[in-house]
Amino acid sequence: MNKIEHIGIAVKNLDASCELYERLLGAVCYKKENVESEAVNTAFFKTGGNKIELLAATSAGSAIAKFLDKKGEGIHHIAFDVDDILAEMERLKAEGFNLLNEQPKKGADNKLICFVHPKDTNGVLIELCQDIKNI
Ligand SMILES: CC[C@@H](C(=O)O)C(=O)SCCNC(=O)CCNC(=O)[C@H](O)C(C)(C)COP(=O)(O)OP(=O)(O)OC[C@H]1O[C@@H](n2cnc3c(N)ncnc32)[C@H](O)[C@@H]1OP(=O)(O)O
Ligand SMILES: [Co+2]
Repeated sequence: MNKIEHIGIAVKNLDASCELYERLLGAVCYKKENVESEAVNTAFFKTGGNKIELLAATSAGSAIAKFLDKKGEGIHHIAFDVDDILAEMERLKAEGFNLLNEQPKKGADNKLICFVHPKDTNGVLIELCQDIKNI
């Protein structure tokens, strides 16, 4: 795995949190994107070489809605950049990790993604990300 690609933060109100993070980071949100397959609206920030992904639920059944209900707003996942997501998925499976999707799926910001179950990773949801332009 390579560097942290982004940190995902679950929020209740995307517009209010966007305004808050603009003030906090002194940076403007560079992209907002709806990802229907994950039932989320996202907003992205770059600061000091780091990337923050704010996530708000668009339906009660979404992973973000369930997380907000159980734990409230806060860090939801850590995403790592990978060069070859299929190879990394195979490596992790061989190491005994449970992947939450069998095949890479389309994420936000032009990425292919896969999640590792937080029960296998000390309670932290891990996302793998491969840039679509590197395929
Ligand atoms: C925008 C697209 C994309 C990107 O491009 O970056 C994203 O980031 S999408 C982000 C949202 N999508 C996902 O999170 C998909 C992967 N997640 C899942 O498949 C599920 O959320 C889950 C992790 C399998 C949990 O689902 P489920 O078992 O149905 O939910 P429960 O509420 O019953 O939780 C069970 C258990 O897991 C704990 N949990 C849930 N989410 C997290 C989390 N983010 N981090 C740590 N732990 C988490 C939850 O607390 C429960 O624990 P116990 O109560 O101890 O059993
Ligand atoms: Co993410």
